[in-house]
Amino acid sequence: MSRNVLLLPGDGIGPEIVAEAEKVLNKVNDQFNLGLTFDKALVGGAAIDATDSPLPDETLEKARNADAILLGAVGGPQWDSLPMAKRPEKGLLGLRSNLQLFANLRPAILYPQLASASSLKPEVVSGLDILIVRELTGGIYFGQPRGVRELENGERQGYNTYQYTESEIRRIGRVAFEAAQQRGKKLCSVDKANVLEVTVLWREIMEDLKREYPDVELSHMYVDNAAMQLVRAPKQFDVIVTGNMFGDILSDEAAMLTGSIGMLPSASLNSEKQGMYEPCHGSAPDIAGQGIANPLATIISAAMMLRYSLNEEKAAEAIEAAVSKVLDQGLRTADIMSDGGQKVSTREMGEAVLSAL
Ligand SMILES: NC(=O)C1=CN([C@@H]2O[C@H](COP(=O)(O)OP(=O)(O)OC[C@H]3O[C@@H](n4cnc5c(N)ncnc54)[C@H](O)[C@@H]3O)[C@@H](O)[C@H]2O)C=CC1
Ligand SMILES: CC(C)CC(=O)C(=O)O
Ligand SMILES: [Mg+2]
Repeated sequence: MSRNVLLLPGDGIGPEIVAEAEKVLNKVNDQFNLGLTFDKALVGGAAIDATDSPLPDETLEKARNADAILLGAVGGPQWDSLPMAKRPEKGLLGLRSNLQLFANLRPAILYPQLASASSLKPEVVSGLDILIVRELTGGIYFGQPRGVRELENGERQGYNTYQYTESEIRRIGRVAFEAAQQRGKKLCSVDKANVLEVTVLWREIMEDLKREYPDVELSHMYVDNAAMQLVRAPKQFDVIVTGNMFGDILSDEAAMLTGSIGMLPSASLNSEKQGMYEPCHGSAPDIAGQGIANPLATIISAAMMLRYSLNEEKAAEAIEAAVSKVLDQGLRTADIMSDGGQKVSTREMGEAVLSAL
């Protein structure tokens, strides 16, 4: 059975890290006889430069027809002055909304080898394994109306709309409850229900769903407290469910508990379990082109792709074991160097994972 994987390298460090993940995927494809075929397309700034659109029709068509997608990152300062609707980030948001990839799973797992790279003391983070379930196709990133308008007094006002329908809350809630059922049976719903009506509804729906999952312990936390608790005592969390923007922010924060934003993978799934997989970080323009970016978040995202969308658990586990092995060997990209391991480039890290496979 042949399955098609679409690679979307994007911008900045995107092509550098996707190149390493591609090699790893090619290797497991041969080793495990997976029958994967690969295609590539443009998205983000690279697509704007070539076609004037951050999400060309051809890319969207290929994405719709792919069995799974692996994306690097989009964006960069050279496109920051474009109007919002034409910026690289719209390419990514367009893929998420067109494919209805509403469930974004961001596992923050500390590899024991990186305990000293974590921003927290080893005793506070050792064994950390949190799953952030972020709603990805709604909330303030997509709400209408939005824009900048001129008021009667001549002053300009920027505005966005934070909105969720009951059904949007319910479907992400179900994903989170089911994940909690398969893990530590604890779900913390993060909101701002002391200020925002939309999250009062969010809380109400989560409480309503709880009745369908009696084995899961549900708690609620305001997002400001959650941000603090994540760096105070992160192991109190098992699964966190939250909206698009809060999840975006909290997952970058959680990344540092695992040592680096370069370690955090993600899966974005729709109801048919079609998925787009990407590291949680962006295009890192400050280090792009230097060959020093950490490719592991992308490589671990490729493992998630094999697990969730392609049903190839053994190949996924092989990649995860290979990542663990290179960390055992003391190989470190610059962002995870704090324990004085051997410094390697993006390519050397990718090659090491290949050898470990
Ligand atoms: N999924 C995506 O495509 C995302 C795109 N972006 C875009 O990326 C651009 C840069 O955004 P920033 O806010 O700077 O966030 P960023 O995540 O690109 O970078 C933040 C910091 O983390 C470092 N970093 C990120 N990934 C790394 C890796 N793999 N290895 C080592 N260090 C790494 C960067 O060097 C930088 O110092 C913007 O245009 C933004 O809109 C931002 C986040 C996600
Ligand atoms: C374009 C942004 C919403 C991307 C981002 O920061 C993310 O998905 O983490
Ligand atoms: Mg983000």
